Order: sequence, then structure tokens, then C-alpha cells
Amino acid sequence: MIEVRELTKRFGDRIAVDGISFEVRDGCVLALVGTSGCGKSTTLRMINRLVDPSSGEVMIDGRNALDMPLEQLRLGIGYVIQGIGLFPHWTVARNVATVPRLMGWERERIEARVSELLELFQLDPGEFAGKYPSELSGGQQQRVGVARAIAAEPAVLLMDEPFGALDPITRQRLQAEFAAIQRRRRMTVILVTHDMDEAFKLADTIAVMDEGRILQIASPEELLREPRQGFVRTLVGLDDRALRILSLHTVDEIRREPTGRWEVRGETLIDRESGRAVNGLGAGDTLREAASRIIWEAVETLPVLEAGSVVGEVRADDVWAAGGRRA
Ligand SMILES: Nc1ncnc2c1ncn2[C@@H]1O[C@H](COP(=O)(O)OP(=O)(O)OP(=O)(O)O)[C@@H](O)[C@H]1O
Repeated sequence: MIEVRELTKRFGDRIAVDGISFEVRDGCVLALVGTSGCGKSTTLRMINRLVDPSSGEVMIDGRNALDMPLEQLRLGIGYVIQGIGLFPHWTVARNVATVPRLMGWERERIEARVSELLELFQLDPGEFAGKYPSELSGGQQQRVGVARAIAAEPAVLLMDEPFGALDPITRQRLQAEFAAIQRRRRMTVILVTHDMDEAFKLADTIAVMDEGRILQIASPEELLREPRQGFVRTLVGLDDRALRILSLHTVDEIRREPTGRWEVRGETLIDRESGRAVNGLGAGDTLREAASRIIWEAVETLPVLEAGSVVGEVRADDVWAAGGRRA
């Protein structure tokens, strides 16, 4: 658990962070979002004490981070920075092994961990372990940066624009990989981003910052349904909010029992009512994907498939209701 209380940073006359308070519960992801210069990075850097707070407190698992020996604090916190920050003269393996080495892990354990992480991030250890950062693409470097930050399984992970400066496809892939790892490892994460979609995708809670203050801190859905101020409304993008709300929910949440209208013929699924072949939805698909498919196929109902058999169906009305204003 991370607790930040009345944290303030002044640079000369300028207040970069202005008395902010928040908590991140164990295993949760908090996203700090806001426009450039609003104090996101400074907030993050005060937590691992790369920046000294002017006033306020940071508590990590009930201990005051400002009183902890610096090395002990930093070794317990994974940190992914803007622009990657890999050591250029070290191989990928050595970069990933940085913190485990500092912690004095046995050699075999380090090697096993490095291989495990490279595989997790789809970097074949045989091919990549011995390469240098300059021999990698931007996306590969970014993966190594994230692998390095989580190598020693830190309880706390701070990420500053970890997927910035990537093409949209690579960014989405990395976000999905990170989400899958986070589901398994349950680290306590603070993610700085100016990309609202990234925040909606990865965070349990979003804090919207402006001029050093937190304007609103809420779950993604609450922020979309009840943005408190003009700036939050602009940032959240009200025009897209129905679709964004749909992307927070899965087919599994609204699926009904299947009726007898679906017939499996070999590899093909037939809707007996229309006589047309249809593609089923997966239980884990988002309602945004379901909505898109319903519109594209111009149908009222789509089947939900699991391992080739129909396990449910989704009705268009239920999808529209999930994305709409609640009565
Ligand atoms: N070392 C420093 N000395 C003086 N001013 C600083 C320093 N670091 C940050 N600032 C100022 O503090 C304010 C907040 O900066 P910060 O980097 O935290 O913003 P940010 O929201 O992370 O922005 P970005 O998304 O552009 O990185 C800015 O006005 C910045 O110019």
C-alpha cells in the first residue's frame, strides 16, 4: 500500500506539486494523467526520492519512505522511465539483471529469471540476451526496460510513460503484455501517462492532475459517468464515453443462456433464423468489440463461443444498456 499525504514540491517560486494526497492499495494500478507539466513525473520521483519533497509524506506499507535508507527504498521499487534509460554498454541480460545482482542473488537464479522475463516479453533469450540496447528496436528496448524494472519482483512499480514514443500497434501489444503480467503478479503500480486510453485500459483508479493538483480521483467508469469539472470532461472525451465505458466491460458480464438458434456445422456457425453464417464472440471480448461486431453484422444477437461450442448469447439491447446513461 502506498499512501501519499499532502505532498508538495516547489522549484524556487514555482509549485510543481501542490499538496496532493492519494492511496494505492496492494495489487492495484493508479494512473496519474494530465497535460504536460502538471506535475505527474515530479510526483512519481518524490516516491522513490529522485526528487526531495518540499513537504508532505510518502508511506509505503506503513513505513515513511523519506526515513528509509535510500538504497533499501530504491531496491524495493521498480522504476520504468520515459525514454527507456537502459545502460548502453551492458547487454540486455545484464540490464535486466541489474537489481537482482545488486541484491546479491545467486548466478543461476539470476540467469533463470532473466530468461523467464525475456520469454515473458517475447524476446527469445537465445537471440536477445547478448545483444546491446543499440541493436534493438524502440519497442524491444521498452520491453527490456519494463523487464528490468520488475526483475526482482518489486512490490511497488513506478512507470513514467512506459509505452510512450511507440507506434500504436506495438504500444497496444506491450500494454496487453503488461496487463497480463499484472494480473498474475499483482504489483502495486503507479503509472504516469498522458494517454487516456492507456489509463482506461490499465488502471483501477485514475487521478486527473492539473497545475500540481488532483482534480478528481475515481475508477475509470466513475470518471466517465461523472466527470466533475470542465477539464476532466475534456480529458475524458465525452463524445466517446459510451464506447469507453463499453471497453471496460466484457461479454461474460451480460451474456444470456443460449437459445436453440445456433447450429454448429463443422467449422461454421449458422444462425438458423437468418440462415447466415456468423462469427461468435469470446467471453473475454469487451462490449466495445461486441458493439462493433453487432453494428457491422447488422444483427440483434450474437453467440458466445468457448472451445468451439456455443455457451451463451449477447443481445444488442443489453450492450446498448451497458454503455448508456443509467436511469
Ligand atoms: N528539476 C526541476 N527544476 C525546475 N523545475 C522543474 C524541475 N522538474 C520539473 N520542473 C517543473 O515542474 C513542473 C512539473 O513538471 P513534471 O515533469 O512533473 O510534469 P509532467 O506532468 O510529468 O509533465 P510531462 O508529461 O511533460 O513529463 C513543470 O512546470 C516543470 O517545468
